[in-house]
Amino acid sequence: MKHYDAIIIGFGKGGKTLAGELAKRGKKVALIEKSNQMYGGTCINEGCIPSKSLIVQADTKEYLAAVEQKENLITKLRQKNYDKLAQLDNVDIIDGTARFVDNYTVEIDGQKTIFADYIFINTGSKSVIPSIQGIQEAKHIYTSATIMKETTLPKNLAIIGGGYIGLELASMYARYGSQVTVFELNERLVGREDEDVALEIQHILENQGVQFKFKSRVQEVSNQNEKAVIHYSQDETRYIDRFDAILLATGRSANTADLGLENTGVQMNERGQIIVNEYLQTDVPHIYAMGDVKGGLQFTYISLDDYRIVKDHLFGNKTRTIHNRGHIPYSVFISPTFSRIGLSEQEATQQGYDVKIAKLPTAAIPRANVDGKPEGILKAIIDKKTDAILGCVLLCERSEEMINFVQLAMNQNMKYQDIANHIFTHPSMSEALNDLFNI
Ligand SMILES: Cc1cc2nc3c(=O)[nH]c(=O)nc-3n(C[C@H](O)[C@H](O)[C@H](O)COP(=O)(O)OP(=O)(O)OC[C@H]3O[C@@H](n4cnc5c(N)ncnc54)[C@H](O)[C@@H]3O)c2cc1C
Ligand SMILES: NC(=O)c1ccc[n+]([C@@H]2O[C@H](COP(=O)([O-])OP(=O)(O)OC[C@H]3O[C@@H](n4cnc5c(N)ncnc54)[C@H](O)[C@@H]3O)[C@@H](O)[C@H]2O)c1
Repeated sequence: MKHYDAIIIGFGKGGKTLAGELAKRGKKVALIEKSNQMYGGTCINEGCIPSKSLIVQADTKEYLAAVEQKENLITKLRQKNYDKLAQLDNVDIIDGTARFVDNYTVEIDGQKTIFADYIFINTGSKSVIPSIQGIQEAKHIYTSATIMKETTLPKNLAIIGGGYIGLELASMYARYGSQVTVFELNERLVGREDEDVALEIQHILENQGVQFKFKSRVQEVSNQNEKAVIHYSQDETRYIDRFDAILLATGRSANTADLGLENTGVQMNERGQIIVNEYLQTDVPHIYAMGDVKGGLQFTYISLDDYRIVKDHLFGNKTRTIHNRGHIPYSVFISPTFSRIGLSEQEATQQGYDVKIAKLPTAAIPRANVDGKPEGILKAIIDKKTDAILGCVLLCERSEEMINFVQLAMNQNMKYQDIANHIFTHPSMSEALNDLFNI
């Protein structure tokens, strides 16, 4: 049985970065990945990169050409990710599904067994398949991973779930020309955002042709003449609609089922996510978990920051933890992009802050007009007592870049006046922050 200094299970962002770091420090590393189509992990092969590639091409390309370009891109990136680690003498990339035998030993595809002093679980997450009658047998049912591989644009697309994935793909498919209907259990979109923001997002997507069915519960899916049929209820009334394809976007669950964790001391919560302490150690101190598999925020940059925490815990002064990451923004790549950081107005009020609210329509930004993209709003939540920035929402083109500036300001404890008086280039989208914070 071969011994390694470290075994990393899963080729995700945190794990692959850690593999390179450990190898650089002279450690012998085994990186186990269950699919040779997943080198580089979800982000590169099934998540961020393919979705953003299709999204940015939506206004300029036919669907098939865009899918081909996306496939070329991810094939290139997958190979690059593989080569980067495979070329290192200290790293063995092992193809196969890893399963724990005990706290130190891992079996690959039930055949090869290896052991290590440290083990890092970075197995990510997968689409939840909701318990809807017929869902396992019906045809034309997709997850985000499978639908983006299809070369034919669905003329009529149903999306079950109006969260991040649902909205990004609704906006994208609508812009390629699909007739998109989103079925959402809740009475409105993005429940954790303020109502004015959620309504603005809804309005923008409706203008792109997306239809929403709120408070709708899908009870059954079936097939009829090559169509996928959705049986759903709204306010006790039952309806039936037919589509070319149904996309399931009802959340993602941790990939822990086939890890054999019952053979270890690693504990999971009721949602099957691995329980970790602030340094990402599981209940077995030499086994760590990084990225989506431990629950919490599911973003590539969180998995990367998990790597930084683990590195600091192993080789640094152990000051980085999951509690001192600073404010974490996120962006949803509808068109225009929706970005958010910190507290919403509602959350700030519930937490007892006396708030000042600043709002600016995107149409007031010179650059947005130059670009012909005037839809959206910007909103800032300020603490009246301290002038601190509590939160910010940017619903405008390039907000995925702008929000990082607001993040830096918040992490540096700047006052809102610092942004109001900052010199930005012109004509840029960022200069809108001068006006937004000029209250
Ligand atoms: C459609 C979509 C769009 C997204 N867009 C964004 C975005 O724009 N920005 C953003 O930050 N995040 C986005 N995300 C989320 C992001 O992709 C994830 O948060 C991130 O990839 C999680 O990385 P990870 O390190 O946890 O592991 P992953 O990248 O998920 O890697 C886990 C790897 O482990 C392998 N594996 C699983 N079980 C085993 C096993 N037993 N043995 C061996 N290997 C195993 C898997 O095959 C996989 O390759 C998106 C996700 C989706 C689905
Ligand atoms: N831009 C980004 O960074 C980005 C993009 C896409 C995904 N992601 C990551 O992927 C994760 C998963 O995304 P997601 O959209 O699948 O999950 P989500 O949790 O964001 O949204 C799921 C939605 O489905 C609804 N829902 C659940 N069950 C339902 C049912 N049976 N019928 C109808 N509606 C139902 C929920 O009310 C919710 O609105 C996100 O949390 C995010 O971290 C990130």
